[in-house]
Amino acid sequence: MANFLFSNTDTVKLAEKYGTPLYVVSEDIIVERCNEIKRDFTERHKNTMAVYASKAFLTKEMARIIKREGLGMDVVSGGELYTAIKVDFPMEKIVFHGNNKTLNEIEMAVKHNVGRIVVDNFYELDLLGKVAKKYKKKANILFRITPGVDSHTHKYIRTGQIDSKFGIPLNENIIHKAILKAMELEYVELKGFHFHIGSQLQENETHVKAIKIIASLMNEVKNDIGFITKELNTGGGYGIHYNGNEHRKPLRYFTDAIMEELEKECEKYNLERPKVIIEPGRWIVGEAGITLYTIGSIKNIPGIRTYVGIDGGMPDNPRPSLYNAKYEALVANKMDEEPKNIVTVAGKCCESGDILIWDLKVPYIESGDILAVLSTGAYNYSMASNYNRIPRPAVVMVSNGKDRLIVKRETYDDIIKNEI
Ligand SMILES: Cc1ncc(COP(=O)(O)O)c(C=O)c1O
Ligand SMILES: N[C@@H](CCCC[NH3+])C(=O)O
Repeated sequence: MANFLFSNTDTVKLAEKYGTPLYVVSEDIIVERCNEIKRDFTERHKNTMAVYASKAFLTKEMARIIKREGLGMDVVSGGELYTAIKVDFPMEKIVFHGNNKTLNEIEMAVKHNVGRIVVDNFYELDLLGKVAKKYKKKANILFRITPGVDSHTHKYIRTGQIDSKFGIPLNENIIHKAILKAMELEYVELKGFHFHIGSQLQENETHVKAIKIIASLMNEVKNDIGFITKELNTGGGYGIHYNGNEHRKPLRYFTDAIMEELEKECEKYNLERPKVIIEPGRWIVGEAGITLYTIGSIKNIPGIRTYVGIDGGMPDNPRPSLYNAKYEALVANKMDEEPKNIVTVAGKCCESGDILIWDLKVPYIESGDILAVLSTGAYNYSMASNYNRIPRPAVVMVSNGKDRLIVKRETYDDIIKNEI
């Protein structure tokens, strides 16, 4: 019987060894993506930097891999920053985001000298000015700008439109005021701008539109108030393959378009091209992860549907119920059997909406079979919950036939450990 191999590792044996549900992450794929980024972006264009958006998937081991591969890291909370600190991640390569950073988080970032703080609003600029002064530490910042472009993606993961909770709106008066305020702050240095327009994007056109808009802003603030943009962080958002009509494009599909447009616009306005930063998350880790489940109950409603119950669901992967996300999956222990039946893969939560895959073509399926859901590397482990008091699965890293545990499976005692 043929089993599904992932990074040359037998997934059925992994399920036996570590139990299910189980997140399996391929170090080989992560390294392959990092190499593509270095070859096709940071080494191809001078004055650039690539940072991994750690909200997609972060553990200490992941931070160590990103550190070893030489990328920087985008963090969006004290918890993500703490993880980076714990593995001695070079703080100058950290970009700290967030639309409502707390005082504690700002203090943590300033004290640890993080490379860039992306300031989202006036409240934060004020707070940061005070904190940096208190500790007599210089904070290098970028302003997050909402460029007013609409990306074609699920509305919950669209962030570029003017009506967004993120960033400073593209309004001349507001931006001028923010720049002048930053210039007054003794311990704050404004380096430039940032935009992030959405996630799981299939086309590069929204990035190109945003570049045009930001270049025009760069020109305007240079002429009006003498501010020179030294850095431009263009965010992430590059899509991956989940099912039939969604694909991962080569990095250059996005980055060449960004660089070409920026060079062109800078030439037009006679501006020096700023340092360009990219922040992919999903593109690096999404296809590097799979989740293994054991099939339990099988319920056939004659003439209507067959529900196949798995030992996980929305607590380990909330994306289908949140975004109506679609996934592909395989029966890992029956790779040589032809898929011929359509089933619905149901999670074990007390929610009718906890359906992982509505229509999946599978071979003859039995209780005890192992289901491998693909492309679960991004925004699964990082968004997992303990809903219904279900412990979070373990995470195993695989690389060329070898496996190692990087996160232990939670226990029931872990679930109640903070309860008084
Ligand atoms: C500021 C910022 N940068 C980078 C990312 C990474 O996004 P993605 O995983 O889609 O590449 C996000 C999340 O969408 C983000 O909000
Ligand atoms: N969590 C979202 C992406 C959000 C991106 C964060 N800015 C997803 O799973 O698609």
